[in-house]
Amino acid sequence: MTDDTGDPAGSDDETPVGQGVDGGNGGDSDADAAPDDSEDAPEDLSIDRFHEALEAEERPVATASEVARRLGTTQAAARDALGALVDRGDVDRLDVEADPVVFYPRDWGALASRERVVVFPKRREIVVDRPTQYTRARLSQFANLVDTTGTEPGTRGYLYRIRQEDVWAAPFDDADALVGALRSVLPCRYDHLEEWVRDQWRRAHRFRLYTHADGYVVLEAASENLMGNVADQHLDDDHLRAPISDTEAWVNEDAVAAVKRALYDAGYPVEDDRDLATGDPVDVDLTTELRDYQRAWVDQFLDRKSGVYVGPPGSGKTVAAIATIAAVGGETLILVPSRELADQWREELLEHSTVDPADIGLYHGGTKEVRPVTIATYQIAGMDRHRSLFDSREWGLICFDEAHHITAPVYSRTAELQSKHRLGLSATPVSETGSEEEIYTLIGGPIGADWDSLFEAGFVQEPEVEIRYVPWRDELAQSEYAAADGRERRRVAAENPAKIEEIRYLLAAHRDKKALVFVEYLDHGNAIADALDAPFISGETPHHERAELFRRFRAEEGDADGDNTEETDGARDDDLDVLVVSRVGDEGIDLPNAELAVVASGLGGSRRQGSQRAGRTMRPTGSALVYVLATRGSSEEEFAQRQMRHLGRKGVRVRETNVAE
Ligand SMILES: Nc1ncnc2c1ncn2[C@@H]1O[C@H](COP(=O)(O)OP(=O)(O)OP(=O)(O)O)[C@@H](O)[C@H]1O
Repeated sequence: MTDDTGDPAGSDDETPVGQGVDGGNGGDSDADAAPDDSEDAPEDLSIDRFHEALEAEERPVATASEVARRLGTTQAAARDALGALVDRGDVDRLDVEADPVVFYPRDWGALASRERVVVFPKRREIVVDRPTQYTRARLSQFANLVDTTGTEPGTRGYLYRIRQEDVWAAPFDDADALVGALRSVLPCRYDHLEEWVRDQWRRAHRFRLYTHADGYVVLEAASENLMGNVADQHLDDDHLRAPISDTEAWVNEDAVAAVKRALYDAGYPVEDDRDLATGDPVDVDLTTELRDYQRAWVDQFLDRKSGVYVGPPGSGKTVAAIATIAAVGGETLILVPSRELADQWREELLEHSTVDPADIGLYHGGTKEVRPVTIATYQIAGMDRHRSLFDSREWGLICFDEAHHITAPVYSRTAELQSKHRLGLSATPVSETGSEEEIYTLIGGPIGADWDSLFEAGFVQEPEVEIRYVPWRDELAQSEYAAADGRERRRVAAENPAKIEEIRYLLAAHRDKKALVFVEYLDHGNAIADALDAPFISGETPHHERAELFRRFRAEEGDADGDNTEETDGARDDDLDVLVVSRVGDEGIDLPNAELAVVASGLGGSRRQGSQRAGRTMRPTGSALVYVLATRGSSEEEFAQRQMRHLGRKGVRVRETNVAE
């Protein structure tokens, strides 16, 4: 059995192999390459010295006289030395029409125009500079994007890692097709890596659940040995009722989820080929045309009968889910984290399908309707009193919106719902609570996790995220921070009064944009709302008031016909351009016209929140900007960086700026 817990950091004795040359940027010789008197024999010119000379010139190319000046030698000697480097293959020369020949390191030539793929086979890591869209789409099928470096689009390096679960979930028909895809992006063949990939692939196809002609569930192992040594070791009488043959066993209907989880943990994800209930029929047809990638998601789901659509906010998961409801054609239970989202789901269902409004039921604190398509909150669904929700109808599909929000009681119900089609939606595959395995074993594997290609296809605007480090307003505030500790300390940093000035500045700089200002603390929210003369939505704001404020924020400016730019002083509609929002506004509220988000406090939160907040503005309309304010010299700096690194891994561009004192 291949153990796969290897921490890549451990194996750094490995040298990269690839088609690019590592740009040696020296660093150990003279710090500055200004002319000096050292009588370096020019023929000793090393590629590192040449790099230093270029750096000193602040240009990517240099003439022989410039190099000579930097090295303190004659032009002829420099030319000879450069000639030697050209002969060695380190440097290229370009004859520019009007005289001087320029020189540049050879690997830069490749770097400037082509992607460069460097593979660390033992760590199973792949670093790609300037990847093409093809490479990114390919890699996203079997590797995990761990990090992106560089802040400008042209200089981005992408770090991918192939984890076992990536291979398990790779969307290919067989191992040859997967290895073919791997070879199509790597510069050469890596036998060990391919072997490991094949081994992982095999593991994911060793156990299968299927429905016997007589209706019961069977676990089938690829060999007697696996049944005897793996299944029997990890499963017990609660899981399996009786053996059927050396490679097959009769599974306890209630234990389907537990069997999948136990074997997943043992490193053998189970293929689920059972016939699933389609439930009582419901009449829903899609009225919106799907985009290609949405159709691919739905097809993949229908093929697997379960799975999680993973895409950035605004990428059309809800619409793809409605298409899935229509395709499965059975009564559907939709679970969502909040009442606002329940209302929003209802509207989207009506907008994108032919569903009869009378067939949609809402089930939450306010109303308790169970209809052919029922939308309930996780909170209610998790309560014992409302257990009947799950079996009061023959559901064919259970849809988990914001799947990372599923609560423990709902998880345990989900384990009982293994006979239904199960669809999750998530903008955040990374879970801090370690529930990734749960999501994938109880609901299903990820479908469509490639964010970059969505950004590039233009369906989701790539936000520019900027962390702005704000200084303390005065020494008093700073010493208050130094004297406080724990939570109080965090609060003092969060409420740094200088942030209010910064928010004013940012809003003024983007006067034409609809803006959301996020805060963590009520006092802070009130202070900012007062200063900006904007409404503040917190947990204390009644539902109807919230809905009204969101409506006004969504309203288009000056709704009348056309571009009447005339000032009508005071006669403007009641639409809002700025909303201050506490944590309640954090979750999937549909504010598609938010073009600017300022995260004023709340940097102690989870990575999830970081991406949700950026997600708020990742909508297909307008240009989206996210500013995160962090008090300089406080723990917020680190939090901000950590959250944004998470976004960086998702391919989102992050910039950092110091606000002047
Ligand atoms: N195929 C499509 N054609 C036209 N519009 C679409 C399509 N798919 C989605 N949209 C629109 O794009 C917007 C975002 O879609 P949707 O709400 O499905 O995204 P989402 O991924 O569920 O977002 P969130 O994660 O915030 O819930 C909506 O206004 C929706 O109407």
